[in-house]
Amino acid sequence: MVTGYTTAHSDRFVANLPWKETLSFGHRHGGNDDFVADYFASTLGDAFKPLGEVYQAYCEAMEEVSMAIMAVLGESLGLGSGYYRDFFADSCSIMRCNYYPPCPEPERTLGTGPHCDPSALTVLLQDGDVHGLQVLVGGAWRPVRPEPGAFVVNIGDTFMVRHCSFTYLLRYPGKLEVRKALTNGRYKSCLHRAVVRREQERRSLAFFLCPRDDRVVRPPACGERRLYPDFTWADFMRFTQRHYRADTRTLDAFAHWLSPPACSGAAPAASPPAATQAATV
Ligand SMILES: O=C(O)CCC(=O)C(=O)O
Ligand SMILES: [Fe+2]
Repeated sequence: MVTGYTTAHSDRFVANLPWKETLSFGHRHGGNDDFVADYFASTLGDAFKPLGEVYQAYCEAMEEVSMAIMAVLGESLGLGSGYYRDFFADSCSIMRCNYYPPCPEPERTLGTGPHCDPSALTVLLQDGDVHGLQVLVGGAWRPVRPEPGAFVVNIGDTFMVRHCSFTYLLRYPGKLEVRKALTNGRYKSCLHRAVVRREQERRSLAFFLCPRDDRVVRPPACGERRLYPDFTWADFMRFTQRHYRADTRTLDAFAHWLSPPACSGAAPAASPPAATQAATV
């Protein structure tokens, strides 16, 4: 995971340069330590430890929120409410603070470029009433207006894989075409971006629920050709950090990169498929 301060991945873009600053850090699930608070103190100095404690508490609350959502998703998939609590029990999730300053030429920039979150789930707080988040629906960018006291919850690419696979096994064993249809179904990850404003600054807090680095994301054995090979979260992170996409095909590109041309378990390809620009975790 890449942590710390950045002027928002400006190297990833050739046009519409990103207009934001971010601070990212990890949060260890179920830890009895002060992982976040210690990170603030060790990287920014002891004076920042109290701020780190605030974020420590925020991350712990977000862990609970995301586990509650996962319990509902687990139930809806017939896996039971505890399934994902176990899967994510020893995870290290990522917390990101986004700051979008006012921009004199907003039409020439983007706060955050189009992307799907690679995480399993994202819980986003839009701070204040300045809207900027947009989601692609039916080929058009639609605003997701901030609601006081409400979070935006995004399905990430990693959950999409698990969802499709489990649903396939449980409901329609032996029917590959159904699994393909479900890839575009209820729990699909979504392409989103954030725009900036001429007069107003904007802030958002994103909590990315992620599996443990070496946790294998794997569908159950199903006897049909696999759409995605086994992979670890660390593999997927490495891929998304190097090859950014401004579309919904990150997983396909990743699967191809791992084992071209089908998911056969072969060694990763030397050159990835063409990728475009996007900001990811
Ligand atoms: O600032 C926002 O509303 C969105 C940020 C985002 O999508 C991200 O950090 O992944
Ligand atoms: Fe995002």
